[in-house]
Amino acid sequence: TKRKSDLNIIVVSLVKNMHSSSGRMYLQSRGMFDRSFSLVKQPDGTVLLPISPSCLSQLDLQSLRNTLTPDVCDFTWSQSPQSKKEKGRKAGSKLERTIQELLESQGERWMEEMRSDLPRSFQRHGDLVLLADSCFTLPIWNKIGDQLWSAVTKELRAKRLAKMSRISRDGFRSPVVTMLLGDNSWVKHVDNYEFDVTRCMFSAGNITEKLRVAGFDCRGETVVDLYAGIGYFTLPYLVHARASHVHACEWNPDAVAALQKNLEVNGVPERCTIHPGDNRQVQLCNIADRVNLGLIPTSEDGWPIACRLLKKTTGGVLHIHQNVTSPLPNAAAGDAAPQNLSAKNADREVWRAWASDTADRITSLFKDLSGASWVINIQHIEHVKSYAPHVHHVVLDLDCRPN
Ligand SMILES: C[S@@+](CC[C@H](N)C(=O)[O-])C[C@H]1O[C@@H](n2cnc3c(N)ncnc32)[C@H](O)[C@@H]1O
Repeated sequence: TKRKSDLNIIVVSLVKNMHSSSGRMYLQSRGMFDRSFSLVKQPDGTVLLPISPSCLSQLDLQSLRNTLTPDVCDFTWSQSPQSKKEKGRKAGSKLERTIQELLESQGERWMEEMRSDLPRSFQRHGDLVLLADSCFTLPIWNKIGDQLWSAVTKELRAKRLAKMSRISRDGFRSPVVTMLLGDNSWVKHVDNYEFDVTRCMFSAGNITEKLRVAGFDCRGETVVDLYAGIGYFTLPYLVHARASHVHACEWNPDAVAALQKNLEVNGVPERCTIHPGDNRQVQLCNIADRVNLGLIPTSEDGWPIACRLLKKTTGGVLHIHQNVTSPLPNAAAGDAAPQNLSAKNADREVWRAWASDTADRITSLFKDLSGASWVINIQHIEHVKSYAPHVHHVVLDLDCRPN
Protein backbone atom coordinates (compact mmCIF):
# COMPACT_ATOMS: atom_id res chain seq x y z
CA THR A 1 0.00 0.00 0.00
CA LYS A 2 1.14 3.50 -0.71
CA ARG A 3 1.77 5.91 2.11
CA LYS A 4 -0.42 9.00 2.08
CA SER A 5 2.48 11.19 1.05
CA ASP A 6 3.22 8.94 -1.95
CA LEU A 7 -0.22 9.42 -3.36
CA ASN A 8 -1.07 11.97 -5.92
CA ILE A 9 -3.47 14.44 -4.44
CA ILE A 10 -6.34 16.02 -6.22
CA VAL A 11 -6.11 19.75 -5.98
CA VAL A 12 -8.28 22.67 -6.65
CA SER A 13 -6.46 25.16 -8.72
CA LEU A 14 -7.77 28.62 -8.15
CA VAL A 15 -7.15 31.46 -10.51
CA LYS A 16 -6.63 34.02 -7.79
CA ASN A 17 -4.98 33.79 -4.42
CA MET A 18 -7.88 35.80 -2.91
CA HIS A 19 -10.28 32.84 -3.40
CA SER A 20 -8.09 30.36 -1.58
CA SER A 21 -9.59 31.02 1.86
CA SER A 22 -13.19 30.33 0.75
CA GLY A 23 -12.00 27.17 -1.00
CA ARG A 24 -10.19 26.03 2.11
CA MET A 25 -13.25 26.85 4.25
CA TYR A 26 -15.48 24.77 1.99
CA LEU A 27 -13.13 21.79 2.23
CA GLN A 28 -12.42 22.20 5.95
CA SER A 29 -16.08 22.50 6.91
CA ARG A 30 -16.63 19.10 5.21
CA GLY A 31 -13.50 17.50 6.70
CA MET A 32 -11.94 17.21 3.23
CA PHE A 33 -8.94 19.50 3.56
CA ASP A 34 -5.74 17.49 3.92
CA ARG A 35 -3.96 19.24 6.78
CA SER A 36 -0.81 17.18 6.34
CA PHE A 37 0.04 19.19 3.22
CA SER A 38 0.57 22.90 2.90
CA LEU A 39 -1.38 25.08 0.57
CA VAL A 40 0.81 25.51 -2.51
CA LYS A 41 1.12 28.96 -4.03
CA GLN A 42 2.14 28.71 -7.69
CA PRO A 43 4.22 31.24 -9.57
CA ASP A 44 1.24 32.15 -11.77
CA GLY A 45 -0.74 33.37 -8.73
CA THR A 46 -2.98 30.30 -8.42
CA VAL A 47 -3.19 28.25 -5.24
CA LEU A 48 -3.40 24.47 -4.89
CA LEU A 49 -5.60 23.15 -2.09
CA PRO A 50 -4.83 19.57 -0.98
CA ILE A 51 -7.79 17.24 -0.61
CA SER A 52 -7.70 14.12 1.57
CA PRO A 53 -7.43 11.02 -0.63
CA SER A 54 -10.13 9.29 1.42
CA CYS A 55 -12.61 12.02 0.47
CA LEU A 56 -12.10 11.89 -3.25
CA SER A 57 -15.07 9.62 -3.87
CA GLN A 58 -17.50 11.88 -2.01
CA LEU A 59 -16.17 15.17 -3.28
CA ASP A 60 -18.91 17.07 -5.02
CA LEU A 61 -16.91 18.90 -7.63
CA GLN A 62 -19.92 20.72 -9.03
CA SER A 63 -20.92 22.16 -5.67
CA LEU A 64 -17.31 23.09 -4.95
CA ARG A 65 -17.14 24.80 -8.30
CA ASN A 66 -20.36 26.69 -7.51
CA THR A 67 -19.12 27.72 -4.09
CA LEU A 68 -16.06 29.28 -5.59
CA THR A 69 -17.86 30.62 -8.66
CA PRO A 70 -17.28 28.56 -11.81
CA ASP A 71 -14.84 30.81 -13.61
CA VAL A 72 -12.19 30.85 -10.89
CA CYS A 73 -12.06 27.18 -10.04
CA ASP A 74 -10.44 24.28 -11.78
CA PHE A 75 -9.38 20.80 -10.73
CA THR A 76 -6.12 19.13 -11.38
CA TRP A 77 -3.84 16.40 -10.06
CA SER A 78 -0.60 17.34 -8.45
CA GLN A 79 2.37 15.02 -8.20
CA SER A 80 2.64 14.50 -4.44
CA PRO A 81 4.22 17.56 -2.91
CA GLN A 82 6.19 16.99 0.30
CA SER A 83 4.05 16.65 3.40
CA LYS A 84 4.47 19.28 6.14
CA LYS A 85 6.20 16.69 8.35
CA GLU A 86 8.79 15.70 5.73
CA LYS A 87 9.37 19.34 4.84
CA GLY A 88 9.78 20.23 8.52
CA ARG A 89 12.29 17.42 9.10
CA LYS A 90 14.43 18.43 6.12
CA ALA A 91 14.28 22.13 7.01
CA GLY A 92 15.15 21.31 10.66
CA SER A 93 18.35 19.42 9.84
CA LYS A 94 19.42 22.06 7.32
CA LEU A 95 18.91 24.80 9.90
CA GLU A 96 20.96 22.81 12.39
CA ARG A 97 23.83 22.39 9.91
CA THR A 98 23.80 26.09 9.00
CA ILE A 99 23.90 27.17 12.64
CA GLN A 100 26.62 24.66 13.44
CA GLU A 101 28.78 26.05 10.60
CA LEU A 102 28.14 29.61 11.73
CA LEU A 103 29.14 28.78 15.30
CA GLU A 104 32.32 27.05 14.18
CA SER A 105 33.24 29.95 11.88
CA GLN A 106 33.14 32.11 15.01
CA GLY A 107 35.38 29.78 16.99
CA GLU A 108 32.50 28.36 19.09
CA ARG A 109 31.82 24.67 19.63
CA TRP A 110 28.58 22.94 18.77
CA MET A 111 27.11 21.34 21.91
CA GLU A 112 24.39 18.73 22.09
CA GLU A 113 22.16 20.95 24.28
CA MET A 114 21.98 23.43 21.41
CA ARG A 115 20.02 21.01 19.24
CA SER A 116 17.07 20.98 21.63
CA ASP A 117 17.21 24.78 21.82
CA LEU A 118 16.54 25.18 18.08
CA PRO A 119 13.04 26.10 16.91
CA ARG A 120 10.74 23.08 16.39
CA SER A 121 7.67 25.00 15.35
CA PHE A 122 6.93 28.62 14.66
CA GLN A 123 4.17 30.85 13.34
CA ARG A 124 4.45 32.25 9.86
CA HIS A 125 2.81 35.62 9.29
CA GLY A 126 3.46 36.38 5.63
CA ASP A 127 7.21 37.03 5.32
CA LEU A 128 7.66 37.27 9.11
CA VAL A 129 8.48 34.19 11.17
CA LEU A 130 7.52 34.34 14.84
CA LEU A 131 9.58 32.01 17.01
CA ALA A 132 8.22 30.51 20.21
CA ASP A 133 9.37 31.36 23.70
CA SER A 134 10.93 27.92 24.13
CA CYS A 135 13.74 28.20 21.55
CA PHE A 136 17.06 30.10 21.49
CA THR A 137 17.13 30.40 25.26
CA LEU A 138 20.90 29.76 25.68
CA PRO A 139 23.14 32.85 26.21
CA ILE A 140 25.41 31.77 23.33
CA TRP A 141 22.81 32.82 20.74
CA ASN A 142 22.84 36.47 21.82
CA LYS A 143 26.62 36.42 21.54
CA ILE A 144 26.34 35.59 17.84
CA GLY A 145 23.46 38.01 17.40
CA ASP A 146 22.60 39.50 14.03
CA GLN A 147 24.44 36.96 11.88
CA LEU A 148 22.52 34.17 13.54
CA TRP A 149 19.14 35.88 13.05
CA SER A 150 19.95 36.53 9.37
CA ALA A 151 20.87 32.88 8.86
CA VAL A 152 17.75 31.61 10.65
CA THR A 153 15.53 34.01 8.70
CA LYS A 154 17.04 32.85 5.42
CA GLU A 155 16.73 29.16 6.29
CA LEU A 156 13.09 29.62 7.24
CA ARG A 157 12.49 31.37 3.91
CA ALA A 158 11.37 34.58 5.58
CA LYS A 159 12.42 38.21 5.45
CA ARG A 160 11.74 39.19 9.05
CA LEU A 161 12.19 37.35 12.33
CA ALA A 162 10.58 37.92 15.71
CA LYS A 163 10.45 36.03 18.99
CA MET A 164 7.63 35.63 21.46
CA SER A 165 8.25 35.76 25.16
CA ARG A 166 5.30 35.63 27.52
CA ILE A 167 1.79 37.05 27.52
CA SER A 168 2.03 40.30 29.47
CA ARG A 169 -0.12 40.77 32.54
CA ASP A 170 -1.27 44.28 31.67
CA GLY A 171 -4.83 43.13 31.06
CA PHE A 172 -4.48 43.48 27.30
CA ARG A 173 -3.19 39.93 26.86
CA SER A 174 -0.68 41.36 24.36
CA PRO A 175 2.06 38.94 23.46
CA VAL A 176 5.51 40.24 24.29
CA VAL A 177 7.12 39.96 20.90
CA THR A 178 10.57 41.26 20.05
CA MET A 179 11.77 41.84 16.51
CA LEU A 180 15.09 40.07 15.86
CA LEU A 181 15.46 40.99 12.20
CA GLY A 182 13.54 43.78 10.45
CA ASP A 183 11.96 46.97 11.77
CA ASN A 184 8.41 46.83 10.55
CA SER A 185 6.33 44.53 12.74
CA TRP A 186 3.00 44.82 10.86
CA VAL A 187 1.98 41.57 9.19
CA LYS A 188 -0.68 40.75 6.64
CA HIS A 189 -2.58 37.49 6.41
CA VAL A 190 -3.99 35.92 3.25
CA ASP A 191 -7.52 36.17 4.59
CA ASN A 192 -7.23 39.92 4.61
CA TYR A 193 -6.28 41.23 7.96
CA GLU A 194 -3.27 43.07 9.24
CA PHE A 195 -1.87 43.73 12.68
CA ASP A 196 1.28 44.57 14.56
CA VAL A 197 2.68 41.29 15.98
CA THR A 198 4.44 43.13 18.77
CA ARG A 199 1.25 44.80 20.00
CA CYS A 200 -1.78 42.60 19.37
CA MET A 201 -2.77 39.16 20.42
CA PHE A 202 -3.27 36.64 17.68
CA SER A 203 -4.52 33.12 18.20
CA ALA A 204 -3.92 31.12 15.05
CA GLY A 205 -5.06 27.97 16.86
CA ASN A 206 -8.64 29.26 16.76
CA ILE A 207 -8.91 28.62 13.04
CA THR A 208 -11.60 25.93 13.41
CA GLU A 209 -13.78 28.30 15.42
CA LYS A 210 -13.21 31.07 12.91
CA LEU A 211 -14.30 28.70 10.10
CA ARG A 212 -17.37 27.68 12.11
CA VAL A 213 -18.34 31.35 12.55
CA ALA A 214 -17.77 31.91 8.84
CA GLY A 215 -20.30 29.15 8.16
CA PHE A 216 -23.08 30.78 10.28
CA ASP A 217 -25.93 32.51 8.49
CA CYS A 218 -26.29 35.82 10.35
CA ARG A 219 -28.18 37.77 7.71
CA GLY A 220 -30.50 40.28 9.38
CA GLU A 221 -28.74 39.86 12.73
CA THR A 222 -27.01 42.33 15.02
CA VAL A 223 -23.95 40.74 16.62
CA VAL A 224 -21.85 42.03 19.52
CA ASP A 225 -18.24 40.85 19.71
CA LEU A 226 -17.30 41.66 23.31
CA TYR A 227 -13.58 40.85 22.93
CA ALA A 228 -12.95 41.78 19.31
CA GLY A 229 -9.14 42.06 19.24
CA ILE A 230 -7.98 42.66 15.67
CA GLY A 231 -11.24 41.27 14.28
CA TYR A 232 -10.48 37.57 14.27
CA PHE A 233 -14.21 36.78 14.72
CA THR A 234 -15.69 40.20 13.88
CA LEU A 235 -14.48 39.86 10.28
CA PRO A 236 -15.95 36.42 9.51
CA TYR A 237 -19.25 37.57 11.11
CA LEU A 238 -19.31 40.49 8.67
CA VAL A 239 -17.67 39.05 5.56
CA HIS A 240 -18.86 35.42 5.49
CA ALA A 241 -21.80 35.14 7.92
CA ARG A 242 -23.14 38.44 6.48
CA ALA A 243 -24.33 39.90 9.81
CA SER A 244 -26.27 43.16 9.32
CA HIS A 245 -24.18 44.90 11.94
CA VAL A 246 -21.42 44.02 14.39
CA HIS A 247 -20.64 46.04 17.51
CA ALA A 248 -16.99 45.33 18.31
CA CYS A 249 -15.69 46.06 21.83
CA GLU A 250 -11.93 46.26 22.38
CA TRP A 251 -9.81 48.07 24.96
CA ASN A 252 -6.30 47.65 23.50
CA PRO A 253 -5.74 50.79 21.38
CA ASP A 254 -3.28 48.93 19.11
CA ALA A 255 -5.83 46.20 18.44
CA VAL A 256 -8.49 48.88 17.79
CA ALA A 257 -6.20 50.50 15.18
CA ALA A 258 -5.64 47.13 13.48
CA LEU A 259 -9.36 46.32 13.62
CA GLN A 260 -10.24 49.65 11.97
CA LYS A 261 -7.72 48.98 9.23
CA ASN A 262 -8.97 45.41 8.71
CA LEU A 263 -12.59 46.54 8.39
CA GLU A 264 -11.51 48.93 5.65
CA VAL A 265 -9.33 46.37 3.84
CA ASN A 266 -12.30 44.00 3.82
CA GLY A 267 -14.72 46.69 2.66
CA VAL A 268 -17.05 46.37 5.66
CA PRO A 269 -16.48 49.45 7.90
CA GLU A 270 -20.08 50.73 7.53
CA ARG A 271 -21.48 47.54 9.04
CA CYS A 272 -19.31 47.70 12.15
CA THR A 273 -19.25 50.04 15.14
CA ILE A 274 -16.10 49.88 17.22
CA HIS A 275 -16.51 50.60 20.93
CA PRO A 276 -13.01 51.37 22.18
CA GLY A 277 -12.47 50.86 25.90
CA ASP A 278 -13.65 48.49 28.61
CA ASN A 279 -16.75 46.57 27.48
CA ARG A 280 -18.14 46.79 31.03
CA GLN A 281 -18.56 50.54 30.45
CA VAL A 282 -20.38 50.19 27.12
CA GLN A 283 -23.88 51.59 27.41
CA LEU A 284 -25.59 49.31 24.84
CA CYS A 285 -28.50 47.07 25.78
CA ASN A 286 -31.38 45.18 24.14
CA ILE A 287 -29.84 45.19 20.65
CA ALA A 288 -28.20 41.84 19.95
CA ASP A 289 -29.30 38.60 18.28
CA ARG A 290 -25.92 37.07 19.09
CA VAL A 291 -23.02 37.86 21.41
CA ASN A 292 -19.52 36.48 20.94
CA LEU A 293 -17.48 36.16 24.16
CA GLY A 294 -14.05 35.16 22.83
CA LEU A 295 -11.89 35.56 25.91
CA ILE A 296 -9.90 32.78 27.53
CA PRO A 297 -9.23 31.43 30.08
CA THR A 298 -12.71 32.76 30.87
CA SER A 299 -15.19 35.37 29.69
CA GLU A 300 -17.20 35.31 32.94
CA ASP A 301 -16.85 39.06 33.46
CA GLY A 302 -18.72 39.53 30.20
CA TRP A 303 -21.69 37.25 31.01
CA PRO A 304 -23.89 39.93 32.70
CA ILE A 305 -23.13 42.35 29.84
CA ALA A 306 -24.01 39.72 27.24
CA CYS A 307 -27.36 39.02 28.95
CA ARG A 308 -28.13 42.73 28.98
CA LEU A 309 -27.24 43.00 25.29
CA LEU A 310 -29.61 40.30 23.97
CA LYS A 311 -32.93 41.57 22.60
CA LYS A 312 -35.52 41.51 25.41
CA THR A 313 -38.39 40.34 23.23
CA THR A 314 -36.71 37.72 21.06
CA GLY A 315 -33.48 36.78 22.87
CA GLY A 316 -30.59 35.22 20.95
CA VAL A 317 -27.45 33.11 21.14
CA LEU A 318 -24.35 33.50 23.33
CA HIS A 319 -21.03 31.98 22.19
CA ILE A 320 -19.10 31.55 25.44
CA HIS A 321 -15.39 30.67 25.23
CA GLN A 322 -13.71 29.00 28.20
CA ASN A 323 -10.69 26.90 29.05
CA VAL A 324 -12.12 23.86 30.79
CA THR A 325 -9.76 21.76 32.87
CA SER A 326 -10.45 18.06 33.35
CA PRO A 327 -9.34 16.61 36.68
CA LEU A 328 -6.20 14.50 36.32
CA PRO A 329 -6.79 10.82 36.97
CA ASN A 330 -5.88 9.94 40.53
CA ALA A 331 -3.62 6.89 40.27
CA ALA A 332 -3.61 6.34 44.04
CA ALA A 333 -7.39 6.11 44.01
CA GLY A 334 -7.16 3.52 41.24
CA ASP A 335 -8.84 5.61 38.53
CA ALA A 336 -5.79 6.03 36.28
CA ALA A 337 -7.33 3.83 33.62
CA PRO A 338 -11.08 4.33 33.47
CA GLN A 339 -12.74 1.07 32.55
CA ASN A 340 -15.61 2.23 30.43
CA LEU A 341 -14.77 5.82 29.56
CA SER A 342 -12.07 6.77 27.13
CA ALA A 343 -10.10 9.91 28.06
CA LYS A 344 -12.00 11.80 25.35
CA ASN A 345 -15.37 10.77 26.68
CA ALA A 346 -14.28 11.74 30.18
CA ASP A 347 -13.28 15.18 28.87
CA ARG A 348 -16.63 15.54 27.12
CA GLU A 349 -18.39 14.73 30.39
CA VAL A 350 -16.47 17.57 32.07
CA TRP A 351 -17.39 20.00 29.28
CA ARG A 352 -21.06 19.02 29.56
CA ALA A 353 -20.98 19.57 33.31
CA TRP A 354 -19.36 22.98 32.83
CA ALA A 355 -21.94 23.87 30.13
CA SER A 356 -24.82 22.87 32.32
CA ASP A 357 -23.44 24.89 35.26
CA THR A 358 -22.95 27.88 32.93
CA ALA A 359 -26.53 27.56 31.64
CA ASP A 360 -27.79 27.66 35.25
CA ARG A 361 -25.73 30.74 36.01
CA ILE A 362 -26.95 32.52 32.88
CA THR A 363 -30.54 31.65 33.86
CA SER A 364 -29.95 33.37 37.24
CA LEU A 365 -28.37 36.38 35.53
CA PHE A 366 -31.51 36.85 33.38
CA LYS A 367 -33.70 36.47 36.46
CA ASP A 368 -31.69 39.17 38.29
CA LEU A 369 -31.68 41.42 35.23
CA SER A 370 -35.30 41.27 34.14
CA GLY A 371 -37.13 39.54 36.96
CA ALA A 372 -38.49 37.18 34.29
CA SER A 373 -37.50 33.61 33.62
CA TRP A 374 -35.77 32.85 30.34
CA VAL A 375 -35.49 29.49 28.63
CA ILE A 376 -31.81 28.61 28.25
CA ASN A 377 -30.78 25.71 26.02
CA ILE A 378 -27.37 24.22 25.35
CA GLN A 379 -27.24 24.29 21.56
CA HIS A 380 -23.72 23.00 20.99
CA ILE A 381 -20.31 22.57 22.62
CA GLU A 382 -17.37 23.11 20.24
CA HIS A 383 -13.87 21.93 21.04
CA VAL A 384 -11.37 24.51 19.71
CA LYS A 385 -7.99 23.33 20.89
CA SER A 386 -6.07 21.65 23.68
CA TYR A 387 -3.34 23.31 25.72
CA ALA A 388 -2.41 20.16 27.51
CA PRO A 389 -4.01 16.72 27.60
CA HIS A 390 -6.39 18.02 30.25
CA VAL A 391 -6.91 21.73 29.38
CA HIS A 392 -9.30 22.41 26.53
CA HIS A 393 -10.54 25.59 24.91
CA VAL A 394 -14.25 25.06 24.26
CA VAL A 395 -17.07 27.26 23.02
CA LEU A 396 -20.58 26.88 24.38
CA ASP A 397 -23.47 28.02 22.16
CA LEU A 398 -26.31 28.95 24.50
CA ASP A 399 -29.72 29.64 23.07
CA CYS A 400 -31.46 32.16 25.36
CA ARG A 401 -35.13 33.06 24.86
CA PRO A 402 -37.57 35.07 27.01
CA ASN A 403 -40.40 32.87 28.32
C1 LIG B 1 -8.18 36.53 23.55
S1 LIG B 1 -8.20 38.06 22.68
C2 LIG B 1 -9.38 37.57 21.56
C3 LIG B 1 -9.39 38.34 20.35
C4 LIG B 1 -10.11 37.58 19.29
N1 LIG B 1 -11.42 37.18 19.74
C5 LIG B 1 -9.23 36.40 18.88
O1 LIG B 1 -9.56 35.25 19.15
O2 LIG B 1 -8.19 36.63 18.25
C6 LIG B 1 -9.11 39.02 23.81
C7 LIG B 1 -9.23 40.46 23.45
O3 LIG B 1 -10.14 41.04 24.37
C8 LIG B 1 -9.65 42.29 24.79
N2 LIG B 1 -10.27 42.54 26.10
C9 LIG B 1 -10.09 41.83 27.25
N3 LIG B 1 -10.86 42.33 28.23
C10 LIG B 1 -11.58 43.36 27.69
C11 LIG B 1 -12.56 44.26 28.21
N4 LIG B 1 -12.97 44.19 29.48
N5 LIG B 1 -13.07 45.18 27.38
C12 LIG B 1 -12.67 45.26 26.08
N6 LIG B 1 -11.74 44.44 25.53
C13 LIG B 1 -11.19 43.49 26.33
C14 LIG B 1 -8.13 42.12 24.78
O4 LIG B 1 -7.48 43.36 24.60
C15 LIG B 1 -7.91 41.18 23.58
O5 LIG B 1 -7.66 41.90 22.40
